Amino acid sequence: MTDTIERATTAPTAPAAPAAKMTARGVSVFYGDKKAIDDVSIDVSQENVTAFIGPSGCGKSTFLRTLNRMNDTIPSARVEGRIELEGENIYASSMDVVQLRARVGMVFQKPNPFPKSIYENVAYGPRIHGLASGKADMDVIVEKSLRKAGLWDEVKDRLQDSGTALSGGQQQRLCIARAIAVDPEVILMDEPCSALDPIATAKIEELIHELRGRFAIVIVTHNMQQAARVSQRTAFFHLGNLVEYGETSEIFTNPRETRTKDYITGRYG
Ligand SMILES: Nc1ncnc2c1ncn2[C@@H]1O[C@H](COP(=O)(O)OP(=O)(O)OP(=O)(O)O)[C@@H](O)[C@H]1O
Repeated sequence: MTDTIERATTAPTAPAAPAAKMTARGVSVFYGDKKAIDDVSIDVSQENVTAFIGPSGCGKSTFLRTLNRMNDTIPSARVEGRIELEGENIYASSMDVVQLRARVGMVFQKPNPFPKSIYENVAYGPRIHGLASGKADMDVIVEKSLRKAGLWDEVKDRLQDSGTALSGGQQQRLCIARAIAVDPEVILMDEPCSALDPIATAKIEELIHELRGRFAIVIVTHNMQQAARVSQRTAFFHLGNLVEYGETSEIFTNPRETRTKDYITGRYG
C-alpha cells in the first residue's frame, strides 16, 4: 500500500469545485427485482479523470453504463433517478441514444475493434454521424484521432490492414481513437487495461494523462495503483452504494469512511 499512497500524493490535484459535465442524482439501478445501485449522486467534471473503484460486484460497471445508457441494452435493467449531460436529461424520451453515445463514448475491458481496416475502424463513427465532408476531410479526422490516441506512428503505413491484426494494446488504443473520432465530450472506460500487459497498460495510462482536460474521462478499475496514478477524483463503491467520493489523494491517504480505509488497505476486495 505504501506504493499506492506515494503515487496518490504525487498525482496532480484537482482544481476546487470544477464545473460538472455530467451529474447523477438519486440514481438506482435494478436488474429485475435486484437493486445493484442504490441512490447514487455524483458529479463528473471535464478537468479531472474520475476513477470508480470497489470490490467485485459492487456496481461500478453498472453505474458507469448508466452514463451513456448502455444499460438500455440489458432487458432486465431499470434506471431510476436523474442523469444530466450539460444540464440535459439523458433519460428523456426526446434524447437520441445514438447521439448520446457519440457524446459519451465508451471503451470496454476487452479491445473490440470492428473486423475492418484500421482506417475504417476510425472513419465509421464520423461517417454515420456525417462529420466529414469528403475523403480528404475524413483522412484528416482519421489521422488526428489516431494521433490523439498515440497510435499514428505505429499504423500510418498500414491503415488498410485489419484492426484485429494489431496487438492487444494497439487494439485498445484503436478503440480509443474510434471513440475520439466523433469528438465526444465524455469517455467512459470500463477496466480498459485489464486484458493488457504492463507495457501496453502504461501506454494507455499515459494516454489518459494526455487526454485529460480535452474530454471528461471516467475509468472503472480494479487496480488501486492505477486509480491513484491516473485519476484526480475517486469514487469508492461498496454493495451498490457510493461510500465516498473525493480527491484521489485524500481517498488514498486520508479516507473518511472505515469501509474505504478497509478496502484500500487490502482488508477485502
Ligand atoms: N446483466 C445483468 N443481469 C443481472 N445482474 C447483473 C447484470 N450485470 C451485473 N449484475 C449484477 O449487478 C451487481 C453489480 O455488478 P457490476 O458488474 O456492475 O459490478 P462491478 O463492481 O463492475 O463488478 P466487477 O468489478 O466484478 O466487474 C452484481 O451483483 C452483478 O451480479
